Amino acid sequence: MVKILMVRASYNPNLYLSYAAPLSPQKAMSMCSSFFPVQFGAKPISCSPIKPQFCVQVAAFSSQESKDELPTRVGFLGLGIMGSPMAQNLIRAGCDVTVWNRTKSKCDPLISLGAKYKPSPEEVAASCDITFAMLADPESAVDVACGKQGAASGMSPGKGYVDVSTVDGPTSSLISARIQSTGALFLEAPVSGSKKPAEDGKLIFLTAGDKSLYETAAPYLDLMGKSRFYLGEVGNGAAMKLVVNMIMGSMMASFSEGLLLSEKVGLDPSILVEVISQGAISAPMYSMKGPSMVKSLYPTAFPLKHQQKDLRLALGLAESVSQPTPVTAAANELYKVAKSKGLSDDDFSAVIEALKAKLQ
Ligand SMILES: NC(=O)C1=CN([C@@H]2O[C@H](COP(=O)(O)OP(=O)(O)OC[C@H]3O[C@@H](n4cnc5c(N)ncnc54)[C@H](OP(=O)(O)O)[C@@H]3O)[C@@H](O)[C@H]2O)C=CC1
Ligand SMILES: O=CCCC(=O)O
Repeated sequence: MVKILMVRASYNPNLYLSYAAPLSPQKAMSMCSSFFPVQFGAKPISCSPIKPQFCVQVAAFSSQESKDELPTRVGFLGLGIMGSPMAQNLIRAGCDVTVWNRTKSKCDPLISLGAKYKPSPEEVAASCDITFAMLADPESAVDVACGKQGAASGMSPGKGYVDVSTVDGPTSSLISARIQSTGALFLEAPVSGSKKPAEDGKLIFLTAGDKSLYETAAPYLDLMGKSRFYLGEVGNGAAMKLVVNMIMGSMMASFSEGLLLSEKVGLDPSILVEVISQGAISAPMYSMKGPSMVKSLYPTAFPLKHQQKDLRLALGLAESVSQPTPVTAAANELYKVAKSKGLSDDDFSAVIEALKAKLQ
């Protein structure tokens, strides 16, 4: 038996507390593999904090039985801003990952980390037990799942398809029906959290669909996320995600108005950001994006075109149940203006530029 001792020291008490909680084998392994990337397949045999006064954590790992620990072959389709770090976390944790992306070059960094490659979603699905998909929008999610050489063509009983893209309920139901027609299982699992949480394995999964697939997928969701919600039937995860992003899009539009108004009346918008951060409307989003917005910088974490897509889909959801959403409708118009100004691929905080536009 080969034992690997991992020692992680930190003098940050918060960090210690989070690590002191019982770790799942996958989480522990994920942490271990970031220190020992070549030890794929190592199985944690114990994980315990010691010397709390120095916030030191020790995990002992064994290479025995490694094949029993993560036997599943995992596919990952869509390696954009979110998909790449998510797949990377699976690879770093020792999973057997096969990737595909429309633009093949985005597969290369993952292949260098140990991923396998297949030239179509169909071939990925055929060679894997569980396939995750992280695609731009409803059209691409349907195309990759149900189109020619799509994942469904490679699915069969015993396999599972987990769509983590942000789409609307009807799209998710359509994909679910096509996947289930092959005898395979379907789970929708859109995520809350952006580029950095994806890199840090701290996403929030909003899942719905087949419960047994949810349970099978859980260890993999835990490698990519900090929490997961199971919300029942297909469509509920999509709806929860759209409501969250509907609120976020309106918050950002309102924040943009406040920054510009403060400046116009002679206040320093940087101080506004500071004031907000200490009060009841404090939100990590304002503290993270505000300082760049004041400098008219919008480094992309969440592309503006995707935020507008989510507002559009949320408005459709509201329409389907006759729920008035006038604030969201107004915010959506601003994002549309920002898109027309060529800001689609900037961060969604660039919506502030729409308010700087001269009235036509
Ligand atoms: N960025 C964020 O903060 C978050 C995003 N999301 C959601 O996650 C999803 C992905 O977002 P993100 O990674 O940021 O987006 P990106 O735009 O970075 O990536 C989109 C992915 O979809 C692929 N794609 C687009 N169109 C097609 C098509 N027609 N056929 C096949 N593949 C296609 C792209 O392939 P290619 O590389 O070839 O262009 C790429 O892999 C979206 O639904 C978004 O709303 C959810 C939470 C946070
Ligand atoms: O869909 C994108 C969500 C971005 C976030 O939650 O920060």
